Amino acid sequence: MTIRRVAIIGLGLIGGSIGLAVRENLPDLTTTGWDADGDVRAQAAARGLVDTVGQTPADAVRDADLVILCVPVGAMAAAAQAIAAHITPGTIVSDVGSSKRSVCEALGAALPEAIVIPAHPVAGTENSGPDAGFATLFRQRWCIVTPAEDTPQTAVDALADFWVGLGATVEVMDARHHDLVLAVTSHIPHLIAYTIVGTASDLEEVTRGEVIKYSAGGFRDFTRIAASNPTMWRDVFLSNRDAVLEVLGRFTEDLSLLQRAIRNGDGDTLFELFDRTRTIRRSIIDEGQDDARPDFGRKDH
Ligand SMILES: NC(=O)c1ccc[n+]([C@@H]2O[C@H](COP(=O)([O-])OP(=O)(O)OC[C@H]3O[C@@H](n4cnc5c(N)ncnc54)[C@H](O)[C@@H]3O)[C@@H](O)[C@H]2O)c1
Ligand SMILES: O=C(O)C(=O)C[C@]1(C(=O)O)C=C[C@@H](O)C=C1
Repeated sequence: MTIRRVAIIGLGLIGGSIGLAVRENLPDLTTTGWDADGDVRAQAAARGLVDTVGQTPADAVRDADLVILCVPVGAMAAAAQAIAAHITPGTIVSDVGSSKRSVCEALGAALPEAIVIPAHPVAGTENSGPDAGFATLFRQRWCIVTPAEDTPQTAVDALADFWVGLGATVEVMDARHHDLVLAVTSHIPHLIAYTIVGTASDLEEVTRGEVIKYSAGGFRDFTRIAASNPTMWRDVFLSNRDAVLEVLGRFTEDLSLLQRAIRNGDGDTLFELFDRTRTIRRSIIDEGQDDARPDFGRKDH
């Protein structure tokens, strides 16, 4: 299967970055796009995120070999329904949603004639919207693809080649396992950041001014994550409920152990954990799991 024409539905951070990355890395491909928000369409056209911004979903997906849905997880079903009547049977329809099980179900139900191959580029920032995208976002990052067992291998290979063309490394995974792994590595960390920033701003004894003034190191990193797109993250937690609750249960137990160690003055328990987690951080950096942000991965970061 050859991909020549790619339609991007949703022209925010991820959709826009795909459009820019295609132009930079796969210049023989044609890109079209559509977004439900007229202001976003105008901004996407002004920035040249895709070759042509359609006025309707039908304009964007007509003759596409690959359609990528780049909308919040909770809007995937609506986006799929909007294109269903306008794609040629056998078109590959993929997505970039941060959770996969609910998206697999929604796309499968809405697009029975398409070849549905859900995917998740594990790359992003706290920013969103059509101004936030950049062409190097996917370089040296993973893209996890979660095809059904009966998906034609030629279509999976074509989608994988597309992502490799944008600079990513592709891994195939079962959707349920994806949701558990990402609950640990992405969803719960975001929940923790949202919680601590909310808690800090609610403390009566510490003023908001002091929180801002003294947020130099660790807390500042949490505020970056806690500035992430509220719509996107609301949808992630609602759609990946089971895996998030399972991991949150384990996390809460571990937090209680630390609470007890602090209360009991048990320095060994604290030191052992902190020593172990420092090793994990160093191995992530040493394995070169770098990203496009210029300061990511600096040993002092
Ligand atoms: N932001 C990240 O770090 C990141 C990383 C990887 C994957 N993702 C996933 O990518 C997807 C998009 O996230 P984003 O960060 O690009 O968000 P974004 O807010 O920057 O862009 C989403 C766009 O989708 C549009 N949209 C919403 N509903 C629509 C619909 N029904 N039809 C057409 N357009 C619609 C919005 O107007 C918006 O422009 C989400 O599913 C998210 O889980 C995000
Ligand atoms: O780097 C960030 O700002 C991100 O939050 C990116 C991040 C992540 O948690 O790693 C966020 C959500 C995605 O689905 C994939 C990537």
